Amino acid sequence: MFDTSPSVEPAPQLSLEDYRRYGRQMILDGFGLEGQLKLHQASVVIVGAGGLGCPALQYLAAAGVGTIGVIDHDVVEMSNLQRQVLHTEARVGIPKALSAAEAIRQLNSHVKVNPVTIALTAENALELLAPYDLILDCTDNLPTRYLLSDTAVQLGKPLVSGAAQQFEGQLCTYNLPLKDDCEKNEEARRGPCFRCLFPKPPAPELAGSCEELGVLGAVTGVVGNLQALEAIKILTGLHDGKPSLLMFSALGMPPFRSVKLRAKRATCPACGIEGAKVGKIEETDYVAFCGGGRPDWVAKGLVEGTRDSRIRAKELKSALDHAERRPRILDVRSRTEFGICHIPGSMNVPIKELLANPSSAGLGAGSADGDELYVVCRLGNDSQVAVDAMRSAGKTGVVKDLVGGLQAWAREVDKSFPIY
Ligand SMILES: Nc1ncnc2c1ncn2[C@@H]1O[C@H](COP(=O)(O)OP(=O)(O)OP(=O)(O)O)[C@@H](O)[C@H]1O
Ligand SMILES: [Zn+2]
Repeated sequence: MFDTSPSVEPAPQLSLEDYRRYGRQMILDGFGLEGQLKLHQASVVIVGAGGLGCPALQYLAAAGVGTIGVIDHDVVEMSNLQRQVLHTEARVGIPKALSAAEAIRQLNSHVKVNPVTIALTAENALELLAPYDLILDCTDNLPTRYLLSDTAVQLGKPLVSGAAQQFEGQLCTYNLPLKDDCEKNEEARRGPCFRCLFPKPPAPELAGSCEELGVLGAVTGVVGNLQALEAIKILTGLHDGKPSLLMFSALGMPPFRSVKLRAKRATCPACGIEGAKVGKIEETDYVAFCGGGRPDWVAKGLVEGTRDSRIRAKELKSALDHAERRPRILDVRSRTEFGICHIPGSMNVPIKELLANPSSAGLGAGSADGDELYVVCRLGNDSQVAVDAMRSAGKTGVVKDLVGGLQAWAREVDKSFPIY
């Protein structure tokens, strides 16, 4: 008797629609049907649905990654739309993870999206990231970067990390599976982790945010796209398995530079061959490790004991309206920001120049040393630094900084003053 049952063929996993949809990438050498199936079966989690996360999500979803997790605790704001291209005017106020998930569903309804609207923390990181094959770091702060790196090492997953600020960007994949198979030890067959490169975090004041320093949307677009590309290369086997750090400078020539990374550090406390020395992730205080967060009282209210060196927006307005001799306002933002908007009659000495010579700051033409002086900036951080420096340099009399900066001025005093 002949066996007439059909030979056992693997069930086709792509629909006819999929062939049409993904054909342009499937015909690429080295990609093929196999590459598309790998993407379909893959799961990627994106932490941060902001400037980097949006373009990364968009290209991963469009390329047909089967399952995508989106973790972000923040809500969409108008100031995000300049670069966070999955969000829309209609979704301002909605959690970013939900807004991004909605955009992905509209782009590719076959992708399974798992939005998470809480922050990734030391307590939940292992659980939230464990179900995924690959992690994208699209966040904007050091504690989360260390947390993600330690978690990726512990879970044995590649971490594609992006960063962008002003005109510059960086891309690096940590814990990358190496293609060099001469190494026998499984641990040694991974590239370095974030701690290997940056064992100690930089001082918090050196790590500015996009809110403070600015960023061009197309720059986050470049880096976010590179993260998606890197993920696709790793998932489909197109990656050369050689860890490198790519630096992008929109104004540079050439705009891209890349350095090959050394092997992981044997003494790395997270991934070193000599054994992990970092404590349990759940019990680690990443914010403290990075020097503590920015004090959140800075823009939110007066601190006990500093009342005599700070003024609220409404009090400043009344001082300007009623004082016999109009108080002077010293604006310590950059000249570019001063050019965007300022309180009429204010002087501009950018914080860097002021710190270089704090004793002469605030003495514009026609002013006397005893005049009241109010120092302003955008958010109320640099103005405090300026007042401290001026006082330490011997400045006496009334010298106060505006709590909450010009944003507070716009909210509380002059609704026509631009918030940016
Ligand atoms: N631990 C974390 N868990 C989840 N999401 C995070 C975490 N840390 C940062 N993020 C998110 O990463 C994203 C970073 O993106 P980006 O810096 O472009 O946005 P932003 O913080 O809204 O910008 P801006 O600084 O202009 O307000 C933010 O949406 C932020 O909420
Ligand atoms: Zn390491």
